[in-house]
Amino acid sequence: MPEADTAPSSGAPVIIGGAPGSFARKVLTERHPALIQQVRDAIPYGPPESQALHVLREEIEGGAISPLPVGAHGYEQWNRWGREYIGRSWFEVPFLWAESYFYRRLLEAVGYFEAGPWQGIDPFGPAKRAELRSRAVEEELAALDDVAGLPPEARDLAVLHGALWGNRADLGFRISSGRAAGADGGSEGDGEGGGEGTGRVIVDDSAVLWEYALPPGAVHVLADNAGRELTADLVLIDHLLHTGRAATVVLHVKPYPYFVSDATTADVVHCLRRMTRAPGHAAGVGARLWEAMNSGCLAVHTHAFACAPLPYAAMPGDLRDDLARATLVIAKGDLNYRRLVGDQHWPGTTSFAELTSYFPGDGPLIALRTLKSEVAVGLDAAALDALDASGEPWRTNGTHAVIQARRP
Ligand SMILES: O=P(O)(O)OC[C@H]1O[C@](O)(CO)[C@@H](O)[C@@H]1O
Repeated sequence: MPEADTAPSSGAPVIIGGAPGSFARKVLTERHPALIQQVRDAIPYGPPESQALHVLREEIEGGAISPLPVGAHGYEQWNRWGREYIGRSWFEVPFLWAESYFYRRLLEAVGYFEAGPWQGIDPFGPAKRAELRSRAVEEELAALDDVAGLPPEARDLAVLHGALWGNRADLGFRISSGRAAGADGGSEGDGEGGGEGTGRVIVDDSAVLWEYALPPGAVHVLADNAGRELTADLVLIDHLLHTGRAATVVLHVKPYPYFVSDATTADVVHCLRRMTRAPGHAAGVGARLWEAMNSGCLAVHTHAFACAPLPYAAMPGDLRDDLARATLVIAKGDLNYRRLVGDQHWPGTTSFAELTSYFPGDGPLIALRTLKSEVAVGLDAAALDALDASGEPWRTNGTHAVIQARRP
């Protein structure tokens, strides 16, 4: 089945980038310019790349959306996806499309796809690597010594919550929440697996995960961020393999840099090297994962659709077939969540299971996500009222999380 060209969007209004006072507008007007600056500060690009970044910044701050240059990587596909949006203002198009296209344009500006000196150089690489060297990662790896000694149920909980709250370690999120990316370490500790401040799980379907994570499982993980989050995800993957819950794991990563810190194959390698060189138990976990990659028990998959500005409902047939082989799918992070349910203003009580009923496979689909954008579904009415009454920006400030399941 070929992928759909545009987002199927029935049911609720699509989130538009520029709605005055909205979270989305803040991302477009504050986070994206700050990201361009971060990239310029991190890498000494030459005049063509610096000038292209300058032009992109001017465009996103008030200009009309330009097409990719003719012949650019994915030119035809992006033109198709953007045929209703190119030429318009960044503030009047769907937020998911605008963010996604911004990252594609940023890679264009820095010559990522073009034959030449900057080809394949990840503009977010310095920030990702700084995070891997951070005190926070060092402490989280050291904490594996204690996790190893826990009784089985507590160990299950620790690795699951590590992966869940690891999602808060997203370098884009840190830019807008005013925290330095990576270098400071930044872990104040919340007893929930490494995040800033305290966090609260507002939907907890983790029992579904443990119910269906059974031998000989074929688990697929849709990865999110590199560095700290990926380290925690790899610990969870090792745990599933090592305890026999999974015979194989497929880790789906991005084929190229995307959404600041999203994991690519290179990031998996950096993470595994970091783990194998750590003291204590972490090195053993890293070595097991390394061996699992060698033996094929842990495989890394990439698909172009991972960087498409579309919901998973529009996924192409080959990806659908791949995911249909899973006995359990774990989707990490905020962006994957938006793409799973559709980036729309759903009432918070809309059923997660119904919105994701199209997702392939006979096993459960489990979203592990800290909330960093406006979409939230599957909440009970009383909980939703209480959250709204709290006056907190609970949908976007990263202090709330869900472990949300669609049962088979
Ligand atoms: O890394 P994650 O968890 O997918 O979060 C990415 C999120 O960050 C944002 O770019 C800004 O919060 C969201 O729009 C996006 O969904």
